[in-house]
Amino acid sequence: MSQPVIHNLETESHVADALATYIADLSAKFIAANGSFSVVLSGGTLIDTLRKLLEPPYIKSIDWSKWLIFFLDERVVPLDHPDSNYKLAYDGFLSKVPIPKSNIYPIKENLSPEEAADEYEQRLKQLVANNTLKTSPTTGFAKLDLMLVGMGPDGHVASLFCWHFQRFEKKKWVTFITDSPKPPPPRITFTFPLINSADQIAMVVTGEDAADAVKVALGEHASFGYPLPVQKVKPEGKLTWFLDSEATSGLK
Ligand SMILES: O=C(O)[C@H](O)[C@@H](O)[C@H](O)[C@H](O)COP(=O)(O)O
Repeated sequence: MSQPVIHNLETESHVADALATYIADLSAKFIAANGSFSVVLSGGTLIDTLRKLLEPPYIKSIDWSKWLIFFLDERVVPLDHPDSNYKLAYDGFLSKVPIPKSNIYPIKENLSPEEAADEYEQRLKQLVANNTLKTSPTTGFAKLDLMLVGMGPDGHVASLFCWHFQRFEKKKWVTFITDSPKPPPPRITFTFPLINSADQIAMVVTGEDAADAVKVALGEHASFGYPLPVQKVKPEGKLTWFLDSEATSGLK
């Protein structure tokens, strides 16, 4: 992994602006190179932070028809349930851009968490097999173009939490958790080997709730002690942080 790029921005609105420019540039670059752009969404505040993409110039300049959308983690609830990350993303972003419905990959409904994770992993493997997605030559896992990753106040990313074994998974691409400390408890999640096979990862972290974990991850003692899940985000491609001044308040 190359050195992470860290954008220290003033407000959440500056983060939203910088993130929109970064995503639009990557979209143009990946579509020119491969004819598609695979994007992985987190839940949480990230979806609202994508709002500037819904405005000019991006809404018109991006070739939305080439986007493929995946979910970094998902709550195992129906897709129209208020807890669903798909619903959050659909209502706040996906319904407002012309991405073909067939390019959006929500989890399958009415499965157990374990079945839903296995099914999602199989679908990713099929997309690799038919060359819709690339493979990392180093890890053999799918190589998604861009993962947009949020972080919880405890330093979790996706549904990979501090004291839960899923963070150590080495073989599976997608796993499940039935006792997530952040409700709701049943979820599926990308694993670290899949996350870290990404070409580009944006860590999008705003608000003072994140300050303690940002201090641990990016402060002078970052290499001491037991790493938070966010410290395991080390893509073979490039990692770019987007932070506002509240999130970095512990570093000053
Ligand atoms: O299912 C979820 O809730 C998420 O995907 C989760 O990993 C989220 O990204 C972080 O908890 C940050 O959430 P906030 O941005 O709301 O702090």
